[in-house]
Amino acid sequence: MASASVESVDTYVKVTDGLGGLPKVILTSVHGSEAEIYLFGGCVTSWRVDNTDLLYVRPDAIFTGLKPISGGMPHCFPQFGPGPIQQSIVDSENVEGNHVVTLVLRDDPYSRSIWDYSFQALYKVSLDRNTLSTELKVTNTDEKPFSFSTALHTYFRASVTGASVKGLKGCKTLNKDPDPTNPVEGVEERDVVTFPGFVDCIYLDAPGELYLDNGLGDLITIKNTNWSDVVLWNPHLTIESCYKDFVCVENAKCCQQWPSHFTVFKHCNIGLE
Ligand SMILES: O=P(O)(O)OC[C@H]1O[C@@H](O)[C@H](O)[C@@H](O)[C@@H]1O
Repeated sequence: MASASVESVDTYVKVTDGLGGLPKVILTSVHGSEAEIYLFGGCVTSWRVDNTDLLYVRPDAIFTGLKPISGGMPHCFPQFGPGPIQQSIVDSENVEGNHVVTLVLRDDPYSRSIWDYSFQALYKVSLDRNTLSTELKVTNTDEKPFSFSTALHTYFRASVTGASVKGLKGCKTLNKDPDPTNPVEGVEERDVVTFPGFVDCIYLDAPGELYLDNGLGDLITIKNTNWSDVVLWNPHLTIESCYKDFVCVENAKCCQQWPSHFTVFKHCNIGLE
């Protein structure tokens, strides 16, 4: 499923060999910002504004096409979280405009072997001066209904000791620490959520707008439409080699199973629009 057919290339969309020889799309905005997207997994691995990369790829990420890339914005679909079905892979792409790229994932024998449905998932990535936008549209092309959960498991570059997220106060939480198989229900009381240690927490019915201070001098506004939940994750000493350098702020639909037709939008903006 890692192969890709590229239908067009222009000044703003280039396809090149990425790490491990995996095809990578380089998307450039007329304003100079740049994004890189691996077709394997439809994973945005880099979003650079003014030469600063706001996303983070873990040093232990593997680019063999055998497992999802650990970093950037990998997809969890059709299931959120560890389980028998892991993240799926985008298998072709087509270019819609100067700096908008649309990837498509359709069922194939591999996906059928783990999730026996016919579907189409379109994933659009666009870039403006200060904004990286994504749209994920899942359509049931089967004769039988299905449901799924999903997430954009987004790794932001950060200094974990200075990083914080605003906007989650009052949300119901499912805290996966200490036991991910038995999350503890609660309510977020803090205006500003920080990452002082291991963090793995689901926020239910989270608002459409959050503010991430990455602790490196950048304030990133994360807006969404239709993604209902948010996950904050930092592995702390369980990934000692790099936990200080990122935080995950993930948009998700993780606790309900969603119906067959589904469109969600996520916009990450640095600075003011
Ligand atoms: O698959 P990755 O990139 O190693 O991330 C795993 C983590 O992803 C997070 O989304 C989950 O909330 C954690 O429970 C999980 O450990």
